[in-house]
Amino acid sequence: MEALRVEDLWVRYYTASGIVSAVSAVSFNMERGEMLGVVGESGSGKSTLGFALMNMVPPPGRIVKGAVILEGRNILELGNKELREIRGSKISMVFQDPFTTLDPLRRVSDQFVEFLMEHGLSREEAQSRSYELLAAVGIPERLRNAYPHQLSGGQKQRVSIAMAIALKPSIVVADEPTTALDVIVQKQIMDLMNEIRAKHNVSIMLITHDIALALERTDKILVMYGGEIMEYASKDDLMREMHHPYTRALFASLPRISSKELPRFLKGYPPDLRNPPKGCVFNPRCEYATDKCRVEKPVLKEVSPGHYASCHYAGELDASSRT
Ligand SMILES: Nc1ncnc2c1ncn2[C@@H]1O[C@H](COP(=O)(O)OP(=O)(O)OP(=O)(O)O)[C@@H](O)[C@H]1O
Ligand code: NI
Repeated sequence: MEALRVEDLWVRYYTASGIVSAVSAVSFNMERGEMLGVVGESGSGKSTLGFALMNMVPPPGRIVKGAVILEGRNILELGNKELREIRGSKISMVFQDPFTTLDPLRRVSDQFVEFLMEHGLSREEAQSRSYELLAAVGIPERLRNAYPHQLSGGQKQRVSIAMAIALKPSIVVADEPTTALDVIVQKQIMDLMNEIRAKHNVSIMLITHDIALALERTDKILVMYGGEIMEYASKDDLMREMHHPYTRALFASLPRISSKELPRFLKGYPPDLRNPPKGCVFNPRCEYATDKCRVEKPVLKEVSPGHYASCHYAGELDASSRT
């Protein structure tokens, strides 16, 4: 069942030094209960896409075009009141820094209760529901009334996850939720998110620059570069065959324990999105680029069922270069 559909989404930042095309022509959909990984180098537009799904792109950013369809409604067309209702109850967000959600000066339980009351629960309901949720994410009873600074990084992230799922949204956007945590806690938090995904049938968009994490944890992967989708497929299909040179380069940078090969890194830099390259946005760094790539922008095409790539030569690249 479809949980969310994004159609031809464009987001720009209007800065003093120019207009940044942060997300361009992005379309995809999310199924109920799946974990979608959004990967790509720094500045590829991952976080902007996440914010756009909530219609919450921070200024000077603006969604200039597109639709985000959630339960049959385009949330980009809703008024502020309806948006406030939808955020949290239908779609919610977890950030790298839990203080984005948590006020450091107020007790965890007070914040939680207030948040639930804002969404229509009575004080009693809010109290019992918040206790229930904090217990479910593994916060011990003695820490309910703590201040955020009295919690560890992992515990703070557990509280933000509890708040994100409190109103049973169908989509949770998690932007680098474990990046600030050490490896062991990272695993615990990802296990928790996976448990929540399965139990509540919620779709999770996992935004991460950590390709190994995406490979380990997701069902589908969306590869972004220069604000555009380069490739989009189920993880298994992608592992079988990568159609876009950027995807191959990105995944080739993963250290492989089994091989003696040194990891290959992508040469050059991501594009300046105030002035993106003509033709394919990846062409200046692409080892396969032809004159066509320097002039004509490829469109995202379905190379095999459910497997999309935005490359003029998708499906034609030689097998020997496959990673
Ligand atoms: N508030 C802002 N004002 C101006 N430009 C911005 C702003 N936020 C992001 N950008 C620009 O938009 C583009 C996409 O940025 P975004 O943060 O979405 O990328 P990202 O993939 O999440 O990167 P990272 O992995 O570093 O978090 C970049 O070129 C970035 O410089
Ligand atoms: Ni980001």
